[in-house]
Amino acid sequence: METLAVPAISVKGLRKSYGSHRVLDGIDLTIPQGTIFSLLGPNGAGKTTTVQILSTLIKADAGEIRVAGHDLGTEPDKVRAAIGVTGQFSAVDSFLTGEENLRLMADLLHLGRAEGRRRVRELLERFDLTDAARKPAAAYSGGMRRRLDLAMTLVGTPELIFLDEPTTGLDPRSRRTMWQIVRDLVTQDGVTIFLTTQYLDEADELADRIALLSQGRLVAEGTPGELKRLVPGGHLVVRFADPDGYLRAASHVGATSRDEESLTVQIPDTGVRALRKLLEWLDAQAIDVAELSVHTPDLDDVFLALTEESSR
Ligand SMILES: Nc1ncnc2c1ncn2[C@@H]1O[C@H](COP(=O)(O)OP(=O)(O)OP(=O)(O)O)[C@@H](O)[C@H]1O
Repeated sequence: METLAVPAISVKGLRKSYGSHRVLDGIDLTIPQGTIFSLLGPNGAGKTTTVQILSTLIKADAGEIRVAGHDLGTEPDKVRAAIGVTGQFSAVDSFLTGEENLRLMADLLHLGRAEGRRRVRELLERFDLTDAARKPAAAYSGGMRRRLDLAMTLVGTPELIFLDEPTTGLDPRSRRTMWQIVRDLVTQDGVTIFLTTQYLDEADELADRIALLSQGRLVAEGTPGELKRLVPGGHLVVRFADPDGYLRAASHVGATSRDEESLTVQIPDTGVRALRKLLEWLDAQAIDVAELSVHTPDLDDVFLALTEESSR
C-alpha cells in the first residue's frame, strides 16, 4: 500500500570519510514509519558510523538527510527529541537501582513528579522489572539490563529508536523476549526501529526490510524474502545407506557435489515435483536413503555471497 506519511528516515547521497578513508560512499535510504529496518554488514562496513550520523552524534560530509521529518543538518535538536538510542553505549548506571535509573531519565526529560512516577511504574511493569526495581542494576542479568536500557529510552516516548545489537550475548530465551518487546514497540506504540545486528536470523525474524552494507555502499536492499531470492542456495542433501546405492544414484541425479566418504550427494532444489520424482526413482531402484534434508537459502548465504562479490 502506498503511504503518504513522511518517512521516519530519508537519506540521499550520504557520504562520510575519515581522512582519505571513505567509510560511507553515497548511501540512499527510505524507511517508512512504524516499520523495522535492519542494517547489516561485515565488521568495519560503516554501520555504527551510519547510526552515529542519523542519531546526530557525528556529522556527515554530504547528503540530504531527514530523520522523523526534520532536517538533520539544520534541526538536530528536533531530531534528538524524536529519537532514542540504545545499545553499545548503554545509559544504565550500575550503581543505581532500575527504578532510580528510570527516575533519573524522567527528571532529565522534565516529565514532572507525578507524570514521571506514573511513567516509571508503567515501564517497570511493561518490561517485567517491577520485582527487581529496588535492586542495583549491577545485580541485573544481561537480559534485564537490556530491558532496563530500552525502558530508559522509552521514558521520552521516542518515535524512532536506534537499536544497536540488542541481543548480543543474551541466552535464547532472553533473545526471544527481547524480540517480542521490539515487535510490540512497533505494533502497539507505532515506533519505527532502526536495528543493527550481527545475527542474520535476528534480522530475518524482525525486519520488514534489510539493507546490506559493504565497503561503504548498500549492495542490496529488500524484504528478507527478496534478499534470499537473490542468491541460489536451495538444495537437497541425500545420504545413502551403502556405497553401491551411492554410486548408482550419484551418476543419475545430477549432483552438484558428492562426497564418497560420507556417501552424500548435494542436488539443486528444483521443487516438490522433482523431489517426488527423485524419491520414486530411488524407490524403484531399491536404493536405500539414510538421510534426506532440504536446505533453503538463508540470510547467511545472501550475506556471504553479496559481501564477497562487493569486496572483489
Ligand atoms: N573516529 C574514527 N576515525 C577514523 N576511522 C574511523 C572512525 N570511526 C570509524 N572509523 C573507520 O570507519 C570504518 C567503519 O566503521 P564502523 O564502526 O562504522 O563499522 P561497523 O560496520 O559498525 O563495524 P562493526 O561491525 O565492527 O561495529 C572502519 O574502517 C573504522 O575503522
